[in-house]
Amino acid sequence: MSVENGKNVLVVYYSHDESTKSIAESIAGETNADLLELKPVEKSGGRKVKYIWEGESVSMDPVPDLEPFLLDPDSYDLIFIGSPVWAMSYAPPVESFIRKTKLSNKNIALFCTHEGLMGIVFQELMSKLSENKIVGAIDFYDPIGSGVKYAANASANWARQVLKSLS
Ligand SMILES: Cc1cc2nc3c(=O)[nH]c(=O)nc-3n(C[C@H](O)[C@H](O)[C@H](O)COP(=O)(O)O)c2cc1C
Repeated sequence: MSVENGKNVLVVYYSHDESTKSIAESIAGETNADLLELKPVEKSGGRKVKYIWEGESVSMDPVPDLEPFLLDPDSYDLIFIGSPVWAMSYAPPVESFIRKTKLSNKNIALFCTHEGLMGIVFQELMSKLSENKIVGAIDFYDPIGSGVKYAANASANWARQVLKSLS
């Protein structure tokens, strides 16, 4: 674990098609953070919901089991949490993360990627994480389609500001 600006920083994210991953990596690079990718465990049978977006459909348990974490999210001072928007909300693995970790008294910054229909993703996340201090929230419209470099710079600048605001 490394310390940046006096804070241990973690970037947690789920990504199905790499967009959110690209943002997570630029935030982590900028803030010298550890990265935790949320990976749902594929189970046969079980509860499944079909999430559909423009011809793409993904079947997933709304609260999927996750692969074990190799680090302890509770030991970080600042946690960036990122998700693609699915069905106007955040993706199921992020719900699993929230339930599993039951975070409180953390500085949390939220980011999401989407294709124009964000819904109330941040309001929902803020309400689920209400025992924490939300120190920032930013969304990116189709970061890969609209220019990876632009999104990487914008997310890095934002992450730097968030970190600076805590010192
Ligand atoms: C199952 C599914 C549902 C989606 N639902 C929405 C949505 O409600 N609103 C929206 O703007 N984009 C939606 N999208 C598009 C993704 O949010 C967008 O492509 C995002 O950047 C993908 O991030 P990722 O590459 O990290 O998975 C959906 C994509 C998928 C696969």
